[in-house]
Amino acid sequence: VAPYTITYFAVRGRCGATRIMLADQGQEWKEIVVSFEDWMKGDLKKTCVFGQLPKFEDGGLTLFQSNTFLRHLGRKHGAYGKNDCEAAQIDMFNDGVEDLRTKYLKMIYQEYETGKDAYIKDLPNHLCKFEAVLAKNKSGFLVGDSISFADYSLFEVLLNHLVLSPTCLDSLPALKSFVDTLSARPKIKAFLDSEDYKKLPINGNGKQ
Ligand SMILES: N[C@@H](CCC(=O)N[C@@H](CSC(=S)NCCc1ccccc1)C(=O)NCC(=O)O)C(=O)O
Repeated sequence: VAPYTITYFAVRGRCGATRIMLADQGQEWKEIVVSFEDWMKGDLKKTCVFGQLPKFEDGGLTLFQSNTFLRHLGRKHGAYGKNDCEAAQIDMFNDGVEDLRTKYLKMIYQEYETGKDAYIKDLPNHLCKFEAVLAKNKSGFLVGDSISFADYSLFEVLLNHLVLSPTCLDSLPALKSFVDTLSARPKIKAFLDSEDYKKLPINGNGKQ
């Protein structure tokens, strides 16, 4: 029985990084897909701690908050650094990825038509911060010498930005190499090639 269950809408959205991490870590999981119609009835929403999805179950443990899923899986699968110092840096970079993801989602859901071009124009100012971190750390990961949940989070947000702006990494070689290296990891490659991944839209409003 797969210990992990994701309950979410039929989107990659805020579960993209978690699914990539689960796949790369060789884990299986169950997906419970909630339609917007069922969600609007309100019964499931009432049971959600913050009234929102995604929900993540690990056996009897029920979690909400997508970044919490990543940290939990990081602890369980040795992807949270080798000491508290590295763990703190991994938290810091994941928080930085969350800032970028939040800006992206605001543009996608609230100002796509009017704000997409300005967002893409401003994007290098945000991506250059992660470029500098990866250029400095010779391991090819954000922190230390092995992959962490923050790497999966950054990787997934970069994949989404490459759909929005296919040239956004052209002048950022460390990020380009990071995406190419993670994309080539056998379990990630298999997952990104799978129908389960390809059939889901990135976002819930058909914009990307
Ligand atoms: N901090 C939370 C945020 C969770 C969240 O925003 N959930 C959204 C869905 S995830 C997302 S990217 N929301 C953006 C817009 C959207 C709404 C509804 C469906 C799909 C996307 C949700 O449940 N909306 C429905 C509701 O609040 O009643 C997390 O990181 O998990």
